[in-house]
Amino acid sequence: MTGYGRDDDALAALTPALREGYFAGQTVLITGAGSGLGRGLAHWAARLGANVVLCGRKVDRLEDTAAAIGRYNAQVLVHPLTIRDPEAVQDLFSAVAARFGCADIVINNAGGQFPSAAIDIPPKGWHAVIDTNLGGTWHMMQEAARRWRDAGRGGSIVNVVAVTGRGMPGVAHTAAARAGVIALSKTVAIEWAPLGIRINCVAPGLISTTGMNVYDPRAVRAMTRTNVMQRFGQIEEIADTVCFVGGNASQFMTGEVVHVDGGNQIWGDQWTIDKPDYFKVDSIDD
Ligand SMILES: CCCCC/C=C/C(=O)SCCNC(=O)CCNC(=O)[C@H](O)C(C)(C)COP(=O)(O)OP(=O)(O)OC[C@H]1O[C@@H](n2cnc3c(N)ncnc32)[C@H](O)[C@@H]1OP(=O)(O)O
Ligand SMILES: NC(=O)C1=CN([C@@H]2O[C@H](COP(=O)(O)OP(=O)(O)OC[C@H]3O[C@@H](n4cnc5c(N)ncnc54)[C@H](OP(=O)(O)O)[C@@H]3O)[C@@H](O)[C@H]2O)C=CC1
Repeated sequence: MTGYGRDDDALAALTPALREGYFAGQTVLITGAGSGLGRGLAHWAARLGANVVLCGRKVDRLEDTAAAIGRYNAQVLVHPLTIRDPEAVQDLFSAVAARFGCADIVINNAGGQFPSAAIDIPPKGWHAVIDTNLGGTWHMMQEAARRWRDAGRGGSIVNVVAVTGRGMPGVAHTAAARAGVIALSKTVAIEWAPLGIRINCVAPGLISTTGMNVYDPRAVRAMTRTNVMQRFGQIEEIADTVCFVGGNASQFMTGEVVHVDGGNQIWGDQWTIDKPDYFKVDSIDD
C-alpha cells in the first residue's frame, strides 16, 4: 500500500460538506499546513471563505500550499515556525494581528510521532514527541487565549489529537501527549468559557496522508483493518469535521472530543509495530 494521501487537484475536485461562505470574514490559522491533513484543511478553510494562516516548519511546503489554494482567491499568510518555541508562537500571533487582526479559529494540527516499542524510546525522541504534540499545542492554545482575552473577544480552538481511549501500542509517547492535550482541552474549556473561548478536540483514526510513510507498510495495511469500516479514513472526512467543530455550527459545543475513526475506538486492536505472538488469537477456541 503506497501513495498515501490526496494531491491538491484531488482535494480541489471534492466538495466540503459545509455551506459556501461558512467561514466568510473569519481568519483560520492552521498548523502543519504544508502537508497531509493540514494541507487539506487549508483547502477547506479557503473554499469556505476564510482568510487562511499557514504554519509549519518548512516554508517551501507552506508556500506550495499557499500556491495551491490560490485557486480559491483567499487571503493567505504564510508563517513558518516551530510550535515548540513559545517566543516564535508569540511572533506568529503578532504577524496574524498585523495582517488580519485576531485569528477567529485556531486549528492545532501540527504533530507526529515515530513507531517504537515504549521500552526502546530514546530520551531525545520522547522529548521531541512530547514537546511538539503537547508542549507546542499548549503554546498555541495559551497564546491564542491571551490574544482573545486582551482583545475582549472570544474564539475557537480545535486540537487534532488521536484515539487514546485504550492503549496505543508502538506510540506510547504520542498516547501520553495526546491524552495530555485532551485533558488540557477539557480543563481550559472550563477556565476560558467566561472569555467566550471554545476548545474542542478531533480524534482521527487511521487517515491516508503522507504522514503514513513513517510506518512499516505491513503495519499500515493491518491498521486499516482495525476499524469497523475496514478502510482508511480520508483527509476530507477529517476536514469536514474540524471545520464543523471550529466554526459556528458547533457553537454550543466545548470540551468535546469528536472521534472520526470508522469505529476504531469501539473495536480495533491497533498496533503500529509488530504485534507480539502473546496477543495473537487465531480462533475462538484458542
Ligand atoms: C495507534 C495509531 C497511530 C497511528 C495513527 C497516527 C498517525 C499519524 O499521526 S501519521 C502523521 C503524523 N506525522 C508524523 O508522524 C511525521 C513523522 N514523524 C516525525 O516527523 C517525528 O517523529 C517527530 C514528530 C518526532 C519530529 O520531531 P523532530 O523534532 O523533527 O525530531 P527529529 O526528527 O529530529 O527526531 C528527534 C529524535 O526522535 C527520535 N526519532 C525520530 N524519528 C525516529 C524514528 N523514525 N525512529 C526512531 N527514532 C526516531 C530520535 O531519537 C531522534 O533523535 P536523533 O536520533 O538524534 O535523530
Ligand atoms: N494520519 C493519521 O492517520 C493521523 C494523524 N493524526 C495527527 O494529525 C496531524 C496531521 O497529521 P498528518 O497530516 O497525517 O501528518 P503530516 O506528517 O503530513 O503532518 C504533520 C505536520 O506537522 C508539522 N509539524 C511537525 N512538527 C512541527 C513543529 N514542531 N512545528 C510546526 N509544525 C510542525 C509538519 O510540518 P513541518 O515538518 O514542515 O514542520 C507537518 O506538516 C498530526 O498531529 C498527526 O499526528 C492523528 C491521528 C491519525
